[in-house]
Amino acid sequence: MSAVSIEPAQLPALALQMGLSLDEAQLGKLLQYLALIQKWNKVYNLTALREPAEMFTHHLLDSLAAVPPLQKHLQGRSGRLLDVGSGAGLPGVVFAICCPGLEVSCVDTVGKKAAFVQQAAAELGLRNLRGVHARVESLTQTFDVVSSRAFASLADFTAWSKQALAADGVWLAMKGKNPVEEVAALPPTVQVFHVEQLKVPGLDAERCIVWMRASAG
Ligand SMILES: C[S@@+](CC[C@H](N)C(=O)[O-])C[C@H]1O[C@@H](n2cnc3c(N)ncnc32)[C@H](O)[C@@H]1O
Repeated sequence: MSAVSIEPAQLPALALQMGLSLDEAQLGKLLQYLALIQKWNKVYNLTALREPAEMFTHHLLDSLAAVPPLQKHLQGRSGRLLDVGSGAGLPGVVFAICCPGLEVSCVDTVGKKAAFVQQAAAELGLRNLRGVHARVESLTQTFDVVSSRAFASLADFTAWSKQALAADGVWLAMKGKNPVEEVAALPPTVQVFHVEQLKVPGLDAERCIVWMRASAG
C-alpha cells in the first residue's frame, strides 16, 4: 500500500471531493478525534500506526470513504449502527460524527478501547456514540446496520454478529480487495447484495464495502 503526501489541513477540500457535505463543527470533530487517537495511542495501544500522516489517510480518510455509501443506504432515516471490533472507534466514531441521526455503538473485547470511545464521545460532545466493552457474540440488542473494518473473515463476522442484526438489517464490511474467496465461503443464510468500490484520497490501494443481509438460505 502506498500513500501520496496529504495533510489534515486539506480535510475540507478532501471531504467535498469524496462527496461529503460536512459543516465546520463536524470537520473540527474529525480532526479533534484524530488528535485524541494520537494523544492516547501510547497509553491505550489503540492502533499499530504511529505516524500522524498515516493515521490521517489510513484511518480517518479510509473510514470517511464509507460515509457516502452509508448515507445513501440510510436515505436520511435515523437508526442504530453497531461497529464490531471497533478498536479506537474506526469507523464507528467517524460514522457518529458524520451521521448525527444515527445511534452508534462501538463494541470491543478490550476494555481500554471501549473506554477510549466513551471518552471520545464525551470530549467531542457526541450524544449518539457509546463504547461497549463486550464480545459481539454476547450482545442481545439489535441494530439496523452492523459494520466492521479490519475485523475478521466475512463468515466469522456475520456468524458472530447475526443475533445483533435487526430483521431487515444489513452488514457493512469494509475490506481491501474484493474478497472473492471470503464471499464464496459464506453460508447460504448470508446473501451478498452489493460489493461497492471505494476511493480513498491519498491511498493507492483497493478498498470496498461488502454489503450483506440475512437470507432464509
Ligand atoms: C484489528 S482491530 C480493528 C480495529 C478497527 N476496526 C480498525 O479498523 O482500526 C480488531 C479489533 O477487534 C476486537 N475483537 C476481536 N474479537 C472480538 C469480538 N468477538 N467482539 C468484539 N471485538 C472483538 C479486538 O479487540 C480488536 O480491537
